[in-house]
Amino acid sequence: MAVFASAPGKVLMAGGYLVLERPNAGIVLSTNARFYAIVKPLYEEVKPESWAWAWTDVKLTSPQMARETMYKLSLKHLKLQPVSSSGSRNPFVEHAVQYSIAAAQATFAKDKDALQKLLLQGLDITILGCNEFYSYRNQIEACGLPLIPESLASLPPFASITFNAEESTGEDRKPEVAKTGLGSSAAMTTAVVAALLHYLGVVNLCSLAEERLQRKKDIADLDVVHVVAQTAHCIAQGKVGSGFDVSSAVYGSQRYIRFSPEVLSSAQNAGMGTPLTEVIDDVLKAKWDHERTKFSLPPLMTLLLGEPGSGGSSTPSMVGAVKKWQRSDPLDSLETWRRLSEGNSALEAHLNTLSKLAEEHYNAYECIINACSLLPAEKWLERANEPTQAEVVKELFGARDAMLRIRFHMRKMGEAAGIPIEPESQSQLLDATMNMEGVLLAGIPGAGGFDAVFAVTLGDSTKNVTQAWSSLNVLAMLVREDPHGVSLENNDPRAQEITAAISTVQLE
Ligand SMILES: Nc1ncnc2c1ncn2[C@@H]1O[C@H](COP(=O)(O)OP(=O)(O)OP(=O)(O)O)[C@@H](O)[C@H]1O
Ligand SMILES: C[C@@](O)(CCOP(=O)(O)O)CC(=O)O
Repeated sequence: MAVFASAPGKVLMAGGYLVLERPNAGIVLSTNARFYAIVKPLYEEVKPESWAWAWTDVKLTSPQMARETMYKLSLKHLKLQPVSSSGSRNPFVEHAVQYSIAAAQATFAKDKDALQKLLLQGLDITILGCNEFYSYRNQIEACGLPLIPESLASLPPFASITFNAEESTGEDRKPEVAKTGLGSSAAMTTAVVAALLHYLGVVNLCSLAEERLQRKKDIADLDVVHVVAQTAHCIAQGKVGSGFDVSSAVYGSQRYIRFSPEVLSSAQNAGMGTPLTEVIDDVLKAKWDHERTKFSLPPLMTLLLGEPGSGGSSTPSMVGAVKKWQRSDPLDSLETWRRLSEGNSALEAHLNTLSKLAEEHYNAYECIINACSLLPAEKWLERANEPTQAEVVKELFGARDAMLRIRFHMRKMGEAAGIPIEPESQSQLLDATMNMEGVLLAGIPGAGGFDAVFAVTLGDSTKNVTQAWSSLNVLAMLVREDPHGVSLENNDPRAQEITAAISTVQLE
């Protein structure tokens, strides 16, 4: 039986860089851009003689990259050895496979037969990322289509991925794949881990529909998916990031405080001879101290993403530059971080107060948000007819001010560290966006740079903003906030998406 699982991409609205150090928090929104993993057996039958075999077969297919790799997996050491490949390797999926099987072996240590049989049938894994993870600007322009979301909607689902030109890729330049910055590696790793752990019987995940019916998730199962995915992601990346991307891929939108890096020390020392089953057992039992608090945008607010250029930027080198600046100028960097942290907390507090106001006085809230959605910010207060509405406007201004302060200090940090965290071209776009009717705030997500920018809009103002962006040569994406984390899918996502697709325009 095939298992289909999916995990969402993310937008780190506030907390970039700071979230790398406890106890700073990051505000992360998960999105409707999802990564899918399909796991099924490679062979129908297990040959009787295969019980003694020490190897099994794993096939990994990435149709969007036209890549297919066949591996031999040693069942003792859980090491994947490629035997044939039509492209470069995928360390995220390889580690996801190795650590998921290790977790299954650790779980079923006393009763290995069923697991052994499943593994000997081989694993056929297919991975698919929604178009929103990738930049299609160049193709849209090349096809002569307008820079509007409808052009993106006309692409076939799971379209081919374009690569950035070779001369522009590398350490300080663009990443290999033309990406939008939604965290494809974390969503991909999480989807593969979730599908495999469910397939192997380690966890029992449910679909979104089932989750709604039961009105609860099995958090213990999600915690296992989180630990295995986080471990595989860190080891594949070769560094321990803050982990907000994997956490949101598993649990959805949230306020996140990182785990102490020590929980991963056994995995970082793997390769020193400790069997992977023992390693993952240690990591699963470690004291995971990350904190996750409920957070999502207040009602009648929409997350919008706009692509000003294409191709994105490379995060690891930006983190390195910030760390270097912290070492070289401890006083100034500490002060900038303190102010950034204040700005992040203020933004979070204002948005939470707005959610509370909506809960307690929905009519007044709805009325003033809809009025503000038609006007630029300087006119908002004029439309407040009574004290609750004035309170809502005051909170809207609080959130805007906090965002402006965050942007100011992020720019300062970029200048001091010598990297383009909020480069001039992005500043101009963000200022113009914040002055548009119905825009609450706009910023650069995560580490900043040349990835897509985000805006939070009020009421029905989305259409106006996407049109205004189009005239500024910015492509509004189809990404929206979706607070759901990892889930099981009932069917092959390609079949679902194809029926849902509006039309299919073949890309060159
Ligand atoms: N559909 C896919 N099939 C196979 N590999 C993919 C697919 N999509 C992305 N990848 C691989 O996933 C990795 C993405 O990692 P990378 O760190 O560049 O991006 P990211 O996680 O999206 O980063 P960010 O958080 O900045 O968005 C790359 O190695 C890329 O080749
Ligand atoms: C710079 C950092 O704080 C955020 C990176 O975010 P993004 O991948 O640019 O969305 C790094 C991290 O949290 O791991």
